[in-house]
Amino acid sequence: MTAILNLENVHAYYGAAHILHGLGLSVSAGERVALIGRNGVGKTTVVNTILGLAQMKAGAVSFGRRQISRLRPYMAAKHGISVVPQGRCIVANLTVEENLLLGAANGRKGHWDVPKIYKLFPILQERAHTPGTALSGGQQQMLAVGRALMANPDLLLLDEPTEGLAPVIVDQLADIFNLVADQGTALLLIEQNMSLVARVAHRYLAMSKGAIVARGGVVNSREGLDDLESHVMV
Ligand SMILES: Nc1ncnc2c1ncn2[C@@H]1O[C@H](COP(=O)(O)OP(=O)(O)OP(=O)(O)O)[C@@H](O)[C@H]1O
Repeated sequence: MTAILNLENVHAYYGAAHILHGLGLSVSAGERVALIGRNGVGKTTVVNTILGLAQMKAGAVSFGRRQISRLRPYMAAKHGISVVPQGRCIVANLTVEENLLLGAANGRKGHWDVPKIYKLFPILQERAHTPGTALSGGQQQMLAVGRALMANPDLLLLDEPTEGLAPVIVDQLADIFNLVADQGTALLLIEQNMSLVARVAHRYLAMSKGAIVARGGVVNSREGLDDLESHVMV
């Protein structure tokens, strides 16, 4: 399989704080990869480095055939990378529909448009003209996923997308992530809920102290879950 995302020997910083220590990873076209590890090991910093939000002082990031080591964050969608950020980042003074349209602003043409997102999440159509931040937590997460899909990405970065959500919403999102991946979009899923990881990802990368320390296939069984959980236990 061809790697679409490749990070090699990445050293990333916030100011003087050295967070990623020679991290390497790759994701192939259409692949479903989970990035797991305890709180604070640097998972979000991987996303921030890909998006050009953390300072990379050594190493390389490429997407497709393009070096994106000096990516401007607003250019990511144009290159085919979308993010569902931790905490959702719904824009408060925009309606649900305006938040969705924001996702398409720098994006590409493709399968996803507003009617298709409404078909995926009918509640967003019902609340189309409501301020985005007036939605419940689960609905806001649907909006964040819908907004990311509006850019028609080749790679979707999901940063703890089920944090704080009720199990019924987590189940619904798992089905949606699988559907999106079935249509060919690669997923890099950062997640603390290992049952969700087991339902969605085919492969995992485990982080500790700013580097990848273990990797393997994901098996959706009791033993598979124990293996995944061993990498996130405090
Ligand atoms: N803007 C920042 N400035 C300085 N340090 C930061 C900043 N953001 C995060 N850090 C630090 O970088 C380290 C890695 O944080 P990061 O958010 O990447 O971890 P994480 O694995 O995603 O954890 P979590 O699961 O808690 O989100 C932590 O020690 C954190 O305190």
